Amino acid sequence: MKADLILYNIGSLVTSREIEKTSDMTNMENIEIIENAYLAVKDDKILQVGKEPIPKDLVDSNTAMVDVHKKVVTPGIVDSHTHLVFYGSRENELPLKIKGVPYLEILRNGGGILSTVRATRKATKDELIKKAMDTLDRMLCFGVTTVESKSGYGLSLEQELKQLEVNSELNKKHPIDIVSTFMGAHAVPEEYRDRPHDYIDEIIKMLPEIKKRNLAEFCDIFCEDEVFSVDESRKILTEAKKEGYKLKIHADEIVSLGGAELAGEVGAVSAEHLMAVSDEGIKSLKENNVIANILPATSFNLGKNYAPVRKMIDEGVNVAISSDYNPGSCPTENMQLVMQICSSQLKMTPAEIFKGVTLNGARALTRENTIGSLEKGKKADFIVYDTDNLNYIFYNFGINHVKDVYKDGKIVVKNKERVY
Ligand SMILES: O=C(O)CC1=NCN=C1
Ligand SMILES: [Zn+2]
Repeated sequence: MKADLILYNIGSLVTSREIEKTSDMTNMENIEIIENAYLAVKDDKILQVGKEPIPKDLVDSNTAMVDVHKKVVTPGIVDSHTHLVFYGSRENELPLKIKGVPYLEILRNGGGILSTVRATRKATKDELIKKAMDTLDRMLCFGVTTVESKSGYGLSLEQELKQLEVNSELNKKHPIDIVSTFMGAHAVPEEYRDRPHDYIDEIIKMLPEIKKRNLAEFCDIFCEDEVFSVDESRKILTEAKKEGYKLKIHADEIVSLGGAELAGEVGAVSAEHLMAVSDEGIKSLKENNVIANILPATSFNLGKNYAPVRKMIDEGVNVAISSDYNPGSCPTENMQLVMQICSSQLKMTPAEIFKGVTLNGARALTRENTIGSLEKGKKADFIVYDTDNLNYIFYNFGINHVKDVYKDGKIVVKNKERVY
């Protein structure tokens, strides 16, 4: 079959296809990297990848041939944990953070998430769409081609529907694919402050309404001290599973409550944060094939400890890496910086980091059959970097090494500029 587009003279092609683990590899380094490679695209899918020379039967006079001059090419980045849709910002909290006022104390005093809830409730859908489109443009330039977007700043049926309808609009309007998550269990809103159990009943009532409109594939919950307990989280997630949602859980971020253990118990697809995960929790993730979704830029920004990623990898847990983009604990769209933090602070190798932001990010969204690696039939979502060696992407940190981005086989970022 003839290709529409062939990239050739690729120095290192990280396909992220999982290969047989050899003894010198960790459980996260077993991805394919082809030197001196080509990548062929047909329509919006990967047709074929391999070591040069390019097979002649792929080429005809209509095939666009692109010489990438030995640069690195990888799959598009899957940012599988963001709080994309919101209004307002919380830089006013910076002095409190610098003074060391804990995140949960700011929330307890009506700030934090609840401050963003007030601003988001006041915003119109168009204002939310416009703001999120600008954010997605920045994410695209950092190489992100799929984004998971949680609600959770509405905290009433009407307002949660507004946020989730924005997700649906963004998925139509922007090249980036949006995966929508309902997170009504993000915090207890002010109007339920004295009767939090009534709000839990309210969340459970929202579940069928949202599912009926097909506005969310996943249900997530902030299982944390002073937010939603393990028992409350179990109640909500169990109901969500009955309604057909796939499950995620913000687990053991600040206090080691047992969120990871619960993730295994309820069959969650992924558990998020895990900075305070217990050994029992790691065992539960491994035994139940729960993806550990780490958010290192949040630890970096809050000046907190990092999730014990080496222990989780050594235990055989599949680790995904995401931005946790949100207006409070992690206001950054920069997945390149997130990857560089994984290298310098978590001592992850380039192969482990690429697996975490591509194939395992796709697994955290149950999309591993369509994205996350450059294999025949998968989406032609890929990145051309501005360097010819993998190490340089992590060595020269704090900058964006993404040069071109292709989404569904079409170039959408060229020489770091948006061209869609
Ligand atoms: O603070 C926020 O807006 C987002 C967040 N939810 C749980 N951790 C951080
Ligand atoms: Zn989060």
